[in-house]
Parts: sequence; structure tokens; C-alpha cells
Amino acid sequence: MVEKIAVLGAGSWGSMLANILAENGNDVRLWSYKSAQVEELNNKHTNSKYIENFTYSKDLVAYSDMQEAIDGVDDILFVVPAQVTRSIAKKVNEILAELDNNVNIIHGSKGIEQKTYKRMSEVLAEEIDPKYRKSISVISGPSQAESVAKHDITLVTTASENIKDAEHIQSLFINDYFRVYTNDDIIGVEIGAALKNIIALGAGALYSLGYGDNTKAALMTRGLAEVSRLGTSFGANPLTFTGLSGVGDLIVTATSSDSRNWRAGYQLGQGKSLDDVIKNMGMVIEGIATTKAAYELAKQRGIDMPITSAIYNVLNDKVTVKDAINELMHREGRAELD
Ligand SMILES: NC(=O)C1=CN([C@@H]2O[C@H](COP(=O)(O)OP(=O)(O)OC[C@H]3O[C@@H](n4cnc5c(N)ncnc54)[C@H](OP(=O)(O)O)[C@@H]3O)[C@@H](O)[C@H]2O)C=CC1
Ligand SMILES: O=C(CO)COP(=O)(O)O
Repeated sequence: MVEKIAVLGAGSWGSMLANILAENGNDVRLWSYKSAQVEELNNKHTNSKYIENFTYSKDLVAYSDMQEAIDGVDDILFVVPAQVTRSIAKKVNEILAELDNNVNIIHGSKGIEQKTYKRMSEVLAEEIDPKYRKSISVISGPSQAESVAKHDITLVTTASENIKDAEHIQSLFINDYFRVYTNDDIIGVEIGAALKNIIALGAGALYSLGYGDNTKAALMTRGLAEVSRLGTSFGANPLTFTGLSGVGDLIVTATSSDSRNWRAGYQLGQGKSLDDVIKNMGMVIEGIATTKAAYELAKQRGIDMPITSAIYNVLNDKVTVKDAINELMHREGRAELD
């Protein structure tokens, strides 16, 4: 299927998803709020701050005017940091009202909104008037942008409450290196994707302190157990956490040195301050805001999330990484499947 698609957010992932859609023959308009970046993308077909040594499809056109990018499109794909999705969605809603356009809304972001604790599909549903949208879907899974740039075989999932909408998104993205599955459990897909970033922060920190493969497996397994506890309390299908957006994405993010969350955890483990880590990364580290949201949500709902709580305490300078590990290892013994 070939469609007109606006992609909002031209960082590592937005630009890479836009590139896949352009390679698949779609008419793709990639919006960035930075005119220098738009010029670089249109003139050199590169996006050097985000993805090094990569040339984008010549068919990909970048825009700095959001209205121009959105005019006449069939689909709008949001790939901005989770904490700015609401403000961008408000702007999109105003533009759609002016254009009187009706589109499919998709997002590729992995985070929970602070304060409201909303998933991205909930934020989009609140901000974009049902008059202007046909569907809301998410695309998610183990997919480091740097690997997709190399056409590494990548499997992701797209979820929507209505499976037909997920199938539509599947048809736009699927190709011989990017295989897309469908799922109707949007809650499970979004929660797994957002919360694996917390565990990836922990994995980077443990690695920097010299812990090995057993510790990594322990963190990932028990991390997924608590992510799944929180997710199922919202009605997610427990099986979703065994899939691409659950354990799949956890594996890649908690083991890849391309992951910004893993790298941030690594630097925190080395004793760097959170402010310095954020400043030096220059790209979004979603796990930081999502740790706070998940920690508060877990408290509110009475869900036991000891690893999230430990990482929250480290991020907020309440304990060192070593003390956090010590506290976790001195918890009372318990049954694995509680
Ligand atoms: N990178 C990856 O491999 C993957 C990322 N994701 C998810 O995709 C989402 C985006 O991540 P990613 O592309 O990696 O992040 P990046 O930091 O690489 O890019 C984010 C982009 O959004 C822009 N941006 C930031 N604030 C605003 C704003 N207020 N208005 C408009 N644009 C803004 C940034 O500009 P600036 O840099 O100037 O601030 C940048 O161009 C995240 O939720 C992430 O979890 C999902 C799968 C894979
Ligand atoms: O979600 C991702 C891979 O699937 C990207 O993770 P990072 O944001 O940690 O780089």
C-alpha cells in the first residue's frame, strides 16, 4: 500500500521510520522544528547528529512547516519524546481542524506521560478530536535505529484496539528487512515498551560496575516480572510481555550499547551526575521520566516494583547504585510467581 504520510520528529527513530516508509514507496514528509536539520536532510540526505554515516532515501522530503507537512496526508506518525507528544498533538489538532482532514494516527514513542501517567495513545486520543482521526495505533518492538540503518533484520509489532487498523499500519511498514506483526493489546504493547527503558538503565549501571551475565539475566527477568505486574493491573494481556514489545525490546535495550537508556545507566554507574548524563547524551533518555511515572503509579496502585523503586532512588540521588543493589539483595526471600 502506498500512502501520503507525515512523520513528526526527525530524531534517530522518526527519521529511520520515515526512511523505511519512503523506501517502501510512500510519499513521506518528515517534519522537524529545526530548519538547519531540514536543510541537511533535503540537501545532503543525512541527519548526522542522530545517525552517523547514513544516507537517507532521496524520496524522503523534510519540512519545517508542520501545516505543509500534514496537508493532504492519510497518516500522521508521531515520533517525538513522550513528554512533548501532548503539545505536538495539540498543534496537530488545530491544523487538522483548519484543513478539515481525517487521518490515521500512529506513534512510535516509548514513554509514560509524567503527572497524568497516560500512555501515548491515551494522550493522542485526548488531544486529537475524533472528527479528525480514523484510528490510533502504536508501532513498537526491538528496533535500535542504528541497526535498522544497516538493514539488520528487525521484527516489530503494531497495535491498535481494532486489529484492522493495526493491519493497515503493518502494510505500510513491512518489507524484506523490517517485518511487522499485529496485536490488539495496545495497553500491553505501550506499557512493555515504556517500562523496559527503566530496566535498561539498570542494566547499563550493573555492567559499568563489572557485574556479568547472571546478573544481567536476573535483572531482565525480574524486571520484566514487575513490568508485567503493572501492565496486567491495567488490563494488558500477560502474553504481550513475552512478545516483541515486551521481552524482545527488553533484550535489545538492556544489552545494546546503542541504547541511550543503557548508556545513561552505564554513566550513572560510573558515578556521573544525572545532569551531566542528560547534557552529554543530546538525545532523549525516555527511561528517566518513565521511571518517575512508573514509581508513582506503582505506589498509587499498590504494585510491588522493587527494581523500579531502586532505580528511582538512584536517579533522585537518594542512594548510590551499590547501595541500591545491596538493598535489593537483602529483601526477604519470596515465591517467584507471586
Ligand atoms: N532511537 C531508537 O532507536 C528508538 C527510539 N524510539 C522512541 O522514539 C521516540 C523518539 O526517540 P528518538 O528519535 O530516538 O529521540 P531523539 O532524541 O533522537 O529525537 C527526538 C526528536 O524530537 C525532537 N524534539 C524534541 N523536543 C521537541 C519539541 N518540543 N517539538 C518538536 N520536536 C522535538 C528532537 O529535537 P532536539 O534533538 O533538537 O531536541 C529530535 O529531533 C522516543 O520515545 C524513543 O523511546 C523507539 C524505538 C527505537
Ligand atoms: O527502544 C529502543 C529500541 O527498541 C531504543 O532504546 P533507547 O531509547 O534506549 O536507545
